[in-house]
Amino acid sequence: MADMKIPRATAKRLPIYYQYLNILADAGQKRISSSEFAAGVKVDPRTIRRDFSHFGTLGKRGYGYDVADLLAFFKKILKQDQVTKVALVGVGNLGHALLNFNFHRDNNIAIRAAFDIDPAVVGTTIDDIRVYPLTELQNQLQKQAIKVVILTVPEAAAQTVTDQLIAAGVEGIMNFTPTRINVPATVIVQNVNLTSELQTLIYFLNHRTLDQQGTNKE
Ligand SMILES: NC(=O)c1ccc[n+]([C@@H]2O[C@H](COP(=O)([O-])OP(=O)(O)OC[C@H]3O[C@@H](n4cnc5c(N)ncnc54)[C@H](O)[C@@H]3O)[C@@H](O)[C@H]2O)c1
Repeated sequence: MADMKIPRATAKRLPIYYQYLNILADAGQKRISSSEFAAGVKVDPRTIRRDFSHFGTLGKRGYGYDVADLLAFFKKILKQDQVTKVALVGVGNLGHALLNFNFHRDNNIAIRAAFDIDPAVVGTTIDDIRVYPLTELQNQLQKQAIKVVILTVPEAAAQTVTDQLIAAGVEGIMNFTPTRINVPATVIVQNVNLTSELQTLIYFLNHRTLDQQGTNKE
């Protein structure tokens, strides 16, 4: 997906399309009209057409979308046709919750290792995921060929740990800390901030027009 140069907002909607297509496929639906699809994912039809236009022709006029074809396409685009191994650094409140959430139950994302500096948590296993000391970071990431890391350390440790991740060859960081971490251009950072998500929701609640109601804002 990285070399396709699609807008970030489009990239953020792709998993929504993918998850809905999975629901349709599980229900045995073979085909869906573009208006039904838009209603199902709660995204404006024009936005969907614009998103899909980045990938060439995905539907047929008057026919809509073939569910299996579209699902196979997004599966590949989102790399859900293979398991992506992920590590987590910082096994505190948030880290524990994410380890217990355990992405691989419904996706091809698998947290394979976790790291912390606290002796109380190092050496433990949470939902089959071993917590290693931070000193093992480079060794384990390289040994297990892990390139994606979820960062859930305290704000003060965010940049130091990031520097260690870069030195270990990490290419993607899902950053839950409030710090805007510095990385080289080769590393992609996805910042997750629940406070700003909530602020955005509150903004839309206060600025919505009637035709925006019931539409997702990603
Ligand atoms: N983005 C969000 O929506 C969101 C929500 C909640 C918390 N947070 C952020 O997530 C981070 C974690 O929050 P929390 O409540 O789980 O904190 P926490 O204090 O419960 O956990 C932090 C963990 O990181 C470990 N740690 C500290 N320094 C480390 C280092 N150098 N290397 C490895 N591990 C180290 C600690 O031992 C601890 O286990 C914080 O930065 C917090 O601000 C973000």
